[in-house]
Amino acid sequence: MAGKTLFEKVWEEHVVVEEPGRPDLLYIDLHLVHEVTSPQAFEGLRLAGRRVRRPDLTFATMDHNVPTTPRVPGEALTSDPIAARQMETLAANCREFGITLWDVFSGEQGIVHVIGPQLGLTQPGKTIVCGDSHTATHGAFGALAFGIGTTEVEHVLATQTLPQAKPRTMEIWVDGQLPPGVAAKDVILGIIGRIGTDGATGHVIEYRGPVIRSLTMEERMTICNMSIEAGARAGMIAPDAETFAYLEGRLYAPKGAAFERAVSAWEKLPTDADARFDRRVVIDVATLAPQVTWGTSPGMVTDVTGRVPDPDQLPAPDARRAAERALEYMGLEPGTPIQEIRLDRVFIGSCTNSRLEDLRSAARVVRGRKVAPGVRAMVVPGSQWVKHQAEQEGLDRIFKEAGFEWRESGCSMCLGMNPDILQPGERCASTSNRNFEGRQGRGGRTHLVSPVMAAAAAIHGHFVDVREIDAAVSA
Ligand SMILES: CC(C)[C@H](C(=O)O)[C@@H](O)C(=O)O
Ligand code: SF4
Repeated sequence: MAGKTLFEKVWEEHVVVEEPGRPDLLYIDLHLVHEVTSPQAFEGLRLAGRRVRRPDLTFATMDHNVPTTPRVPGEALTSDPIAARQMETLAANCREFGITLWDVFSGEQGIVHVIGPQLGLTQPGKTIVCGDSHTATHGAFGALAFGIGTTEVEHVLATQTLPQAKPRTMEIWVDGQLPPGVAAKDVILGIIGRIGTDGATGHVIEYRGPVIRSLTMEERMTICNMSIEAGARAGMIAPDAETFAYLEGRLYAPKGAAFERAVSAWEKLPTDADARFDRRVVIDVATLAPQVTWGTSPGMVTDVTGRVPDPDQLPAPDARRAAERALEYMGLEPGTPIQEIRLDRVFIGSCTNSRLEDLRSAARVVRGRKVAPGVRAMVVPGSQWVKHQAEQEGLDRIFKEAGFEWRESGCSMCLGMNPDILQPGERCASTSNRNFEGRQGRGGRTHLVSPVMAAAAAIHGHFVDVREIDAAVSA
């Protein structure tokens, strides 16, 4: 019998009911909850007179619609009645159903996909769900983590299980060595540019190969985070010594002998040498350049040294029309060098790139320089913990002295659900994961880039090739 993939091992370990012709029923080890996709789920439970089956496996935070301006206890947090109601409702639901909540005043508050790993809740081999499409982030630890809809949130709250059709498997082998100045974000943007936004539909991706093994946990999270932008159900990376070292000592990680036992079990998770994937893609990053999106989907991406494409030169009529429409929305002319695109705003944040290493790398570019006149730039740490750590290291001073705004944690300008939005027509270099029309505010124009590319763009007022501006950024 052929060996098993990481995904198959985790899946099989969690099937509680298997019937021919029906989706498997999976046991869920960790359920993360945020304010936007949970209110109706809790309401459903109440109407049915049910309790939460495992409040001890369910954790909640507020992230999407929290303002990122200073938080003063006792003062109204937001003037937006919908946001206020969602936050109050989450707090009331967590009290009623006995669920741990990290609210805006908690030192653990942050973007749900940043705090799960940080608290050690995210662990290899677990099944993890959240009513949020970027749940794949947690797959960086060798967990099977995927986003679910609000009715599924209710199902998991009530039963701690979820019916799921088994996805197919896809291996993305990342070969070569990452060149200086080229980040994990460029790797995933490059992959999506190559396979397309539906390139992994129906599949769970396992990212493998020497480049993946060389990445830190935070870089692995950046890659897994955007699996959904390639259409995948989830993205996973096999756990290794890097994973175990990251987890050891974290609040919810097993301790002492229990940790040793957990590591022995986690070591058995990686894909067997003779396992087979349904599909296989090989990407070599040796010549990969920093990436910049020019359109309104993450697959509309090119090298920083490239130009805005000419739709007329695209062979497929569908792609041509999509590119034409995207360029119109983006206010860009075909053939424009990417480095001539001028920016109004820069956003460093989101569950893709708001962790400590992201802020450190951006700060290395910013140190001793100034944000270009006319550019408004902001840094939004992914969690209160990240913010605190960054302040301990003096990163906040580097950003503020350069003219960046330094904010409280949340999803912020990743999506227009809170006061941090673009004005119509404004153009933004953003470290987030989606550049859809209106994503950062109606009429706003988003270019996805890595943290160092965003930092360099803030300083110059237009995109620049971060490999050329300073040897320090390559460190
Ligand atoms: C609001 C939420 C449901 C949504 C998601 O599922 O991803 C958001 O986090 C996003 O990134 O678009
Ligand atoms: S930071 Fe952005 S992508 Fe991540 S959960 Fe929040 S809104 Fe979604």
